[in-house]
Amino acid sequence: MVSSVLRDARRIVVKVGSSLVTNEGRGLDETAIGEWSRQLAALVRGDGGVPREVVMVSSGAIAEGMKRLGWTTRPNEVHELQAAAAVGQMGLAQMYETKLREQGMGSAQVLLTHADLADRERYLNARSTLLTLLRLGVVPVINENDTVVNDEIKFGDNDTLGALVANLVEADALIILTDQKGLYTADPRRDASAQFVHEAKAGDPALEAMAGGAGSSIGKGGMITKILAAKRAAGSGASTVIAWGRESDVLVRLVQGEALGTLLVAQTQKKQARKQWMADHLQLRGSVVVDAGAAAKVRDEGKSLLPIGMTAVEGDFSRGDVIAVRDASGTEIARGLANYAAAEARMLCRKPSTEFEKLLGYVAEPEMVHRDNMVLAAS
Ligand SMILES: Nc1ncnc2c1ncn2[C@@H]1O[C@H](COP(=O)(O)OP(=O)(O)O)[C@@H](O)[C@H]1O
Ligand SMILES: N[C@@H](CCC(=O)OP(=O)(O)O)C(=O)O
Repeated sequence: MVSSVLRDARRIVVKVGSSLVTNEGRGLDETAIGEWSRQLAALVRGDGGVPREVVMVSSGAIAEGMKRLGWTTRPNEVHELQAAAAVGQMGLAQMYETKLREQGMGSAQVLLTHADLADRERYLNARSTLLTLLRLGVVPVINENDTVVNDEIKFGDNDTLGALVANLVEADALIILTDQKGLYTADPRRDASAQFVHEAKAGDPALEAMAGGAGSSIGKGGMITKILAAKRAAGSGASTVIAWGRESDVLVRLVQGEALGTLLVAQTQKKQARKQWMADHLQLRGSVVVDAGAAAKVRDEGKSLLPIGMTAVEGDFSRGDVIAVRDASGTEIARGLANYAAAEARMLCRKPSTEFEKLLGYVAEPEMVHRDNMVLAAS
């Protein structure tokens, strides 16, 4: 069976869980990480098809740290878990760096918390960094920044982080690699009669009833966090596949369109989803008024808004806040995320990007609102 969802995906987030990465806690699985790295490189190069952009979200820091510290049982104390994560993350990053470099690929370590992505300025910063890395052909390898969080480390759930990253970079697909072939109607470790689920709608409440908690002592989230991650990823239009991480050539075969694992299909188109997200979640903090030339570029050509076309700034907003873009008559033509705070934007009105550094002392982006972060008003 061939599925077009993964075959057509250009930007993909791949998430691997602790039990796979560390061979159920025995230590970093060099062979497995080497295998995924080989496949990631093939995807980025576009071997036998089109080049893809890939982001890796990898767990395993705590499990590896415990091994390095000689701990055989998982500590209950949060700060000990955090210490283990800090120790293990060194090995994790080093292993991905080595294996990706062997494939001729650059890699980058990115540590994030859920709170980083809830804060709009940090959200924009993380997004710009990741998109820049992708443009450079480097594979970002992401994990939770366990040192600075409490709640998340107790639950140890990188499935949610994978979905948040898929939302952040507007991925077309999220691939969750785990120690099962995919989703069954019940936990196959506990119920021998469980049936395999090939495809379903992401967000279907019936799936939540099928999914249980983690199967091993190493994995923490279990299937329920994967189902909820698929629902969250679908919010920005990304479909999810849950597949077995040790299946040979799993990533390569998935992007060739082979129906491996469980496909949870997003019900909303990416563009529609983004529009919805802007409409639902974001409060308008201010606006910029633009001249006729800029209004035409934004409204008719779908271009980003450059400060040179701005004539006035209204309200008091910060970088990452949602602002309206208005034409000279005050009509809203679009809304989107501001790259500069109101005070800075006032200084940038009518100025070319070559002058930003002189005026502000730094340059965030050449655009005031990037078209990827903008939704046009219905005309
Ligand atoms: N309906 C289900 N289908 C498949 N696996 C399930 C289901 N319910 C619970 N599980 C359990 O979830 C486990 C995978 O989650 P987890 O151990 O957290 O892995 P990871 O470290 O990959 O995130 C499986 O090994 C399995 O025992
Ligand atoms: N961020 C931590 C915990 C993440 C975690 O356990 O997630 P997962 O194994 O994907 O359910 C780590 O790297 O160990």
